[in-house]
Amino acid sequence: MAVLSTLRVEQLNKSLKNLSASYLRHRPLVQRVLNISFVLYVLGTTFRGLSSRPAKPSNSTSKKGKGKGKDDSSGRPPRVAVDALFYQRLSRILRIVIPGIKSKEALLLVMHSSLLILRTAISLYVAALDGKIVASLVRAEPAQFAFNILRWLLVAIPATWTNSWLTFVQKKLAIAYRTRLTEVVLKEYLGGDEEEDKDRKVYYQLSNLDDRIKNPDQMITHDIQRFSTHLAAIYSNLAKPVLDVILYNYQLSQNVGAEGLLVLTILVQSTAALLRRVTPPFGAYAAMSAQLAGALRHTHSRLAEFAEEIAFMGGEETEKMLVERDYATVVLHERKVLRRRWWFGCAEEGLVKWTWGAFGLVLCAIPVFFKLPGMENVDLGGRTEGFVTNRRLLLSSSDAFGRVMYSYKDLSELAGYTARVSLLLDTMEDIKKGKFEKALVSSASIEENAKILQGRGEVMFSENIEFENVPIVTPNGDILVRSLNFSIKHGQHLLIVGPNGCGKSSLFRILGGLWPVYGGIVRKPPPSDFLLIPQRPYLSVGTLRDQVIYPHTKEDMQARGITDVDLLRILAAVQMENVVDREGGWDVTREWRDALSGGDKQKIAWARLFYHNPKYAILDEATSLVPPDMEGRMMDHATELGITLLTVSHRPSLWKYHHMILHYDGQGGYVFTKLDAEKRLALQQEKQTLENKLLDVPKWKARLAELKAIEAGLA
Ligand SMILES: Nc1ncnc2c1ncn2[C@@H]1O[C@H](COP(=O)(O)OP(=O)(O)OP(=O)(O)O)[C@@H](O)[C@H]1O
Repeated sequence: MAVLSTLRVEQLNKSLKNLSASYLRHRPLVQRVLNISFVLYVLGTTFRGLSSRPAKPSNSTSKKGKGKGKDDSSGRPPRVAVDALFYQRLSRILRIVIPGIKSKEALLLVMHSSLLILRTAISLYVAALDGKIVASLVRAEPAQFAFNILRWLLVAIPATWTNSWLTFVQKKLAIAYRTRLTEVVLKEYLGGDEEEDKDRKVYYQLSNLDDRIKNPDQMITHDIQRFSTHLAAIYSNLAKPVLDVILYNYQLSQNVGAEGLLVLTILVQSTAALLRRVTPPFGAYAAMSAQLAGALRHTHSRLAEFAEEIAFMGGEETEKMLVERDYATVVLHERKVLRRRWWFGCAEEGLVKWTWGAFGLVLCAIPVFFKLPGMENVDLGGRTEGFVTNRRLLLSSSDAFGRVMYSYKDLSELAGYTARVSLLLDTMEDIKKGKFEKALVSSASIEENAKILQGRGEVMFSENIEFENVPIVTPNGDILVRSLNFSIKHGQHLLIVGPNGCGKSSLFRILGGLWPVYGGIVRKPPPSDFLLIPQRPYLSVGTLRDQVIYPHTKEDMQARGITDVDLLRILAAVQMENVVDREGGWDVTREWRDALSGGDKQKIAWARLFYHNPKYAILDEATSLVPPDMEGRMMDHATELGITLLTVSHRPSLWKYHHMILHYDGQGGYVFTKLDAEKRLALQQEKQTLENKLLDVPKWKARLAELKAIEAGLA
């Protein structure tokens, strides 16, 4: 029995020896397989880690928002996660910011990549040199030590040069991305150079006809800038660490054996997976931060814009409450993010720096305690050199791996900004196609109204204006007039009257191409043939001349053969020629909104009308602040210039300048007829006289009762 068991042990020993001998024989192959598997594994896990993060329920919006990245009804930011949708959005934006392989951005990326590789190569060299320096110290070789220090100083030159260049190129990339994106967005937002772009008013429709974007100004300035900075950084935060992990670990496996590395990788990856599971949704937080900051800025800009009105009404308390409410929301969110960042930072550092550090030290000790096959016996100096080099490689590698982990956080934030930029691009694209999303009034769901809202009318070009069965519908689906029919010829001035909110200005918005036509046929000249003078005219940033010729430039004006003397004549037509001397000449720049009175602003707007001399003028209470004699003079001058007037005004004094009248009743009905000003005025006067008389009736009745009482007393 004992002999049998001894035989078995011997057999086992023999087969173990054979196995070990065969392993040693094939070890170089095993090492190679392990190294290749490691590279594939790093690339694979990085790719998987970055590409398949499911959205947490708290980050995702309603089904309605799915795929498009819209705000949902609760006002939460668009769905944000590092998922397929993010990559889809990102690849679309990448095509904008890197338009081709020969573009400046592609060149900068190549430069950036080369510098990143150079930096890793330098780090590898420094790791080996560090080991050599310590070894020469341990061996007490002063000449060798001095020589190594010289090499150290020499390598510092390309090392510092590379780092500065990396920062420089990365910042340049961020600016280049931002410029590309801003160009594209502005082209969509304010129109491009092509003729078809000219009549698109995306900037108007974005804020008036659509609810998706509350503050486009913030998106175009702040969010695009943040996106570009993150995108430029993500490349070095991701590509470089991945490359580093591969190169450092390859070098390490040469020094300590691929087997140890395999064990280390398993430990690191399993703990990293654990950390990933508990990572808070930083992308959604970034998107929410941007949205809340935008809302706060919007409240402040409203306060600045309406400062005078608020000051007169003493609305400071209310405004303060609004600002404080928005600020509190921002702070609440930032505090929540800060708390989550705090504990996540602790967990991250504890794991990445300390736990993985301990694993690494054990790995570095392997060649010290065990003789690895194929490795020569080394002295104390050699062992120290190996340990120092391996430790440096390991530190660099764990730092690189840590950065791959951190880059997930960066990537989440990038996903947040990508969602914001995509939302802007998507919404503008929809608007160009005439697709709007706006909360509708309840009456919009009534079957008959819904049918009108789904329809689209035709717009045809004509010198005259004709509306054929055109409904007037507000952007939130309120139907003001079901079917409007009227026509005027060029030269026939039209007066539009009716109660407040009946749709007088809305008609102009359709004429100007700002609102969609939901049905029927609109025949009209192009928007460039119309010029609008509202009650509070717009005054631009620029010189006094710019106010009169807006939106022309001085060069446009000169190209039309118009001089400052002609402009002065135009100003004389509105009795404003003194303003040039008063303000200090044509080239003086002021905040004209504050420098001119309400009436002067209206007169400048009329001067602008005379300068441009369009086919049609839309006058929306445009003379409400000027004296009646001036009003008549301006109307006459416009008629002399051949401008057809489309006027909204409550002043009967203006009737005599118009040929036709469109009278809304405020209940969805209207009358379109010839305007006989004299007859209308006579009727108006008679009506007024009767109304005045009716006011006296109660007094007469009381007197009659008094007289009757006196009479009864006398009897
Ligand atoms: N951007 C918008 N989004 C939603 N509704 C709008 C928008 N602009 C105007 N409206 C609505 O359309 C309706 C008609 O407005 P419109 O400006 O045409 O009135 P109006 O007849 O000119 O009145 P007023 O004499 O008071 O200026 C109003 O109820 C207004 O609230």
